[in-house]
Amino acid sequence: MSTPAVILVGPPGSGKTTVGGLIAERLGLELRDTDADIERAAGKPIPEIFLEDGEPHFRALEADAVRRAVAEHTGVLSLGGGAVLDPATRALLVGLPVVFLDVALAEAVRRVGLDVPRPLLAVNPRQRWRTLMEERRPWYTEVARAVVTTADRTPDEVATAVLDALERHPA
Ligand SMILES: Nc1ncnc2c1ncn2[C@@H]1O[C@H](COP(=O)(O)OP(=O)(O)OP(=O)(O)O)[C@@H](O)[C@H]1O
Ligand SMILES: O=C(O)C1=C[C@@H](O)[C@@H](O)[C@H](O)C1
Ligand SMILES: [Mg+2]
Repeated sequence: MSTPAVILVGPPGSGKTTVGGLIAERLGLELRDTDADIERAAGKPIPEIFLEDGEPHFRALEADAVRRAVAEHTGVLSLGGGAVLDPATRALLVGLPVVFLDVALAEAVRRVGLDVPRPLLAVNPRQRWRTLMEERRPWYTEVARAVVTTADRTPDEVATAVLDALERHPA
């Protein structure tokens, strides 16, 4: 079975899409993003899925989208920020070249703001951010072959650090 060359996980604002794009460019590969896959399949944006169908439905679509992308995609894969909440998804990621892009709460808020249309941050965003980061950190760490800090690094420097980390930690 062929699997992605690089899989990026991390909270919103960690840089999965930005850094994923840079890595894909350098390796001459495609970038695939499970959030985009879900939106395409559902025919509506993620905030609308949350609002109209609820978070559990979104998580089921997400688990399915990750399973499909891991089986099909051989380029760079960026997962939604909450994909690691699902135990089957975590099991699927074991042994794959997964990198956790780590970002501190204050920096993530600086990057994506408090008022962007991210459904989970709709109510009491600062507190939600804190809870979300604390609750997920162990899952991001568990699935990752390497952790790359993004603090004080440009997206280009983060891309280099991801590729270096994967070279140091081959399968
Ligand atoms: N290392 C970095 N330094 C400074 N800004 C960054 C860095 N990485 C990403 N950014 C900026 O942070 C914002 C969010 O980045 P991006 O959309 O890539 O995050 P994401 O992890 O894909 O978020 P989401 O989970 O919401 O899809 C963008 O404006 C991007 O330019
Ligand atoms: O952190 C999360 O739970 C989410 C992050 C985004 O990538 C989207 O998958 C969605 O907005 C949920
Ligand atoms: Mg993204």
